[in-house]
Amino acid sequence: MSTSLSEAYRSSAHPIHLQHIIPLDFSSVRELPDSHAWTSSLLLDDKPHGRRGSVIGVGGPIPVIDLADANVVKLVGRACETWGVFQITNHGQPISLLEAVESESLRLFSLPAEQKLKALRSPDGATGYGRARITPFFSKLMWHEGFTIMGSPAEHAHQLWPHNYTRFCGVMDEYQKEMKQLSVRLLRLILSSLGLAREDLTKWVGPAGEFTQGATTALQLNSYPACPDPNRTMGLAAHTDTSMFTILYQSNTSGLQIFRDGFGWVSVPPLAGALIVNVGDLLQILSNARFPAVLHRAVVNRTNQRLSIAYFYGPSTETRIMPLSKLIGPGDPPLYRSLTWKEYIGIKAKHLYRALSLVRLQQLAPMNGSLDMNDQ
Ligand SMILES: O=C(O)CCC(=O)C(=O)O
Ligand SMILES: [Fe+2]
Repeated sequence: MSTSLSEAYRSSAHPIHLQHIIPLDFSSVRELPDSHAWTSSLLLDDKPHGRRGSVIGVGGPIPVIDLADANVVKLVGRACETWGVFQITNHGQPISLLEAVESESLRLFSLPAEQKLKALRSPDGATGYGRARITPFFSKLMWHEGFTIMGSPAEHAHQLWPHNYTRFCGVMDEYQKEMKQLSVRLLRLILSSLGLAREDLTKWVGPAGEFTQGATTALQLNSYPACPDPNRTMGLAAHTDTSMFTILYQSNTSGLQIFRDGFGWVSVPPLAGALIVNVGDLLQILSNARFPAVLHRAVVNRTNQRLSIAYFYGPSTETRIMPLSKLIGPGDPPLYRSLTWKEYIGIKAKHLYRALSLVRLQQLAPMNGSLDMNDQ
């Protein structure tokens, strides 16, 4: 499973050089180096087509959904349609597990730079330590280091801690197992909110369902060190996720911002014990653009290192993806062509912002940041 996802990334045509992979040794830097200094126009325009002057809101409006709410399906559908992001409570994940995944991530990123480099992602690989995958698309580097896990992290963990890697692996395995179960639950809610009947749900998310059998998942640990000049750099540049959806744990330091037309960049405030769900590209295709993938980015701050843990959920790489037939009718033509998930991952790896528009069949009216952005 994870091998085929790695293969999908490997076949991407973007030539990757080591400078796209090796993070800065942030512990030794006292000033923002030029390599990481984003010009003001780049910062404002990092959502390419630059909607200058966008306001940064204080995050109040992002929906918080109690998964035990009797109206949960409606609430999830509404949140996907409007914001493309929501926080969930009552999700069943013990706080001790969230804390453990955070503290193991901190233990990893606190290792000396030369130790972390032993687990460096290879130029054609998908897992291990390194910069954000979107790095080659930008002229400036991001104030970020990451570690990607697909399946068992044992091989890289062994390189980091030759004699003591089982704790890290145990926590990451457990977290991925729990996230997978939560993903299936979320998928049922999301598909129900699109009007799929019980028998359709079984087809897609039952024990042998098309979207659950052999799912491709990835766990991304992100670290954004405290930065001497946070307003002139970017933690993670604006992007949409190449997933059905992403479940993000951002701990207690703010930094995630999402873009919505009419609102500009809006912070998603940390909420103790909550998890964030982001709509990804695949859900935009399946929902025939009813649930647009949310454009988001991470900003950094002067005083605190920030960690976030992202779990990306998608179907098996061979799955054919296209707008759900239930949503197509005489007045609702399909907006995207049919393709395999693997093919889409390859297009995204090569074209980033243009990927969704490249698989689009019809012209769309701009709706949310991501659609607009993909028009460029
Ligand atoms: O750190 C964050 O809040 C966002 C991380 C993210 O967008 C990603 O890993 O794709
Ligand atoms: Fe993301």
